[in-house]
Amino acid sequence: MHDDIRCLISESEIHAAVERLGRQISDDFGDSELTVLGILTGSIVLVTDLMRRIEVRHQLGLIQASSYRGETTQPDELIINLETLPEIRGRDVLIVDDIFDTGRTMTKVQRELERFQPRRIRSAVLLWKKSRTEGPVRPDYHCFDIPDEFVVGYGLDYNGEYRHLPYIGVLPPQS
Ligand SMILES: O=P(O)(O)OC[C@H]1O[C@H](OP(=O)(O)OP(=O)(O)O)[C@H](O)[C@@H]1O
Ligand code: HPA
Repeated sequence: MHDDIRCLISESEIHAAVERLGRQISDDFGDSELTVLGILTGSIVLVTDLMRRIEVRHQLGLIQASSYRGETTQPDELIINLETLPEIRGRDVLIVDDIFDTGRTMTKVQRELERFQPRRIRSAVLLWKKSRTEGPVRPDYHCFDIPDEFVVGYGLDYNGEYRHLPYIGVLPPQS
């Protein structure tokens, strides 16, 4: 059905990696008051899979971060909406996102969360495009390093589509 999309990371590779990530987080956060915080919209698939692989008590929160290119906003302006942020004061927060690309989103989200005085903030992503990373912030946990190609699937979109694909794929040029 999506013959033109080249598979970069298969469904089974993703599941094995998310399972490993869940075990590692369970070991590292075993005795803490943990909040897993997904960044909408791209993290939705990862966060629901990952939380079922984390074997320690935790709360779930979701916030939204989006880069807009509208006529009334600056190009690439990053809007963070914290209206749905649960209480995180004194808690460990694990921010979960689908991809760490330039790192702008994670950097800004972390900065905004500091105001709420969590005990510590860590981050976990499925994909890291290392060659595009700007600034000093790095993800604490990541499953796959990927090259500088535009990817879709497992939550990642192109123009709002392809988020449902169970694998990570690369679109053909000009699709
Ligand atoms: O490291 P960066 O260069 O900041 O890119 C990563 C961010 O870009 C995507 O979000 P996007 O703003 O496209 O919104 P979405 O999650 O709703 O697709 C993705 O889900 C990450 O949150
Ligand atoms: O490669 C990508 N695909 C989809 N969304 C993204 N947001 C940052 N990088 C990407």
